[in-house]
Amino acid sequence: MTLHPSPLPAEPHDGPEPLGPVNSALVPRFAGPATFARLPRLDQVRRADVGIVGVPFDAGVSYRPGARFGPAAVREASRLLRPYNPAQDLSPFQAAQVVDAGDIACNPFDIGEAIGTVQSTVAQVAARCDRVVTIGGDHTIALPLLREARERFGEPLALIHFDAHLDTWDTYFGAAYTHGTPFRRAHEEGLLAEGACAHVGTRGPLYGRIDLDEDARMGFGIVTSDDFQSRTVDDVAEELVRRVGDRPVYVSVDIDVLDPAHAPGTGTPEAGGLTSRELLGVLRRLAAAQIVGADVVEVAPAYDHAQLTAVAAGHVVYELVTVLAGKVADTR
Ligand SMILES: N=C(N)NCCCC(=O)O
Ligand SMILES: [Zn+2]
Ligand SMILES: [Zn+2]
Repeated sequence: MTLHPSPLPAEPHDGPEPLGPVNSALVPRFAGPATFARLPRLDQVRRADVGIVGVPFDAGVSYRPGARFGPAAVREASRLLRPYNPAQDLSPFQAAQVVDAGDIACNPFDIGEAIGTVQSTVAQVAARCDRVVTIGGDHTIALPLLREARERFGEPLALIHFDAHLDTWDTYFGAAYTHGTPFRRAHEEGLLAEGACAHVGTRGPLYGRIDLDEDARMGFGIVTSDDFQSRTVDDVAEELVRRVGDRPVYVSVDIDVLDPAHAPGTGTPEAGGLTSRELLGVLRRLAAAQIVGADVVEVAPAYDHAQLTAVAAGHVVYELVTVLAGKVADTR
């Protein structure tokens, strides 16, 4: 029995045109299993330009748990995404072969082992997908993702980090690998290009002024959430593009960069955040930089309402995928 009006090829798709998402005019978008934006799975194609991979891991959190359910929630909320992105004037799934590469099965009881699994599995995914976008999972996973990207691209990466938090703290309860520490570890390990990294959207109480001093000593620039009161999205994006220059850029989006009104479903919410319009606006303008990889983390659906957070995260992934697909289209 065939329930799929456009049956999947028996062999992995190898045509000249990318294999696109399930046609929502033929199969209602609420039917069938959820892949991101109803895209094909990695095993349904021979290779891909962009692979979207889930990391259902949240053993690194300091407050409310639940980001392990983030990838599934974002996929579910992404069913409504349509194939043409007017804001970037591109049909990303036509410009590039984009696939859902599934979830990385990492140990929920052993952070060290999980970090190793994320790095090695993303490397395997990257062998078949030129660019990888990851859906988390808590922010701990940015460290193995940066380690893998540093190795693959052969040089330290510029970083644009959207977050309410700095995530350059040292340890929690003596633990070095947590969701509050990935960018300090990345800095220590030489994964980041000096002077080419910035936090965007930070706000809220810190442990002390020393948090900011140490962060500045590590060379991060900061555009705070408050800065969006006086600066335009264009202006902020322009500064970020200038800061990263022509280096390979990794973009890490902690969904708690959004105001809790826009993204309540997250583990460490802070009042006074960005609107989703501001975040999406900056991301689109990063098409002017050499983005090579990205993650969207900290979606914890247990605290979400009406899929607000998962929908926002889905759109964030969509904009990032569009930026990456545009770069593929430019090289064809
Ligand atoms: N990476 C995220 N979302 N949060 C870090 C929270 C650090 C803290 O508990 O103080
Ligand atoms: Zn955060
Ligand atoms: Zn974070």
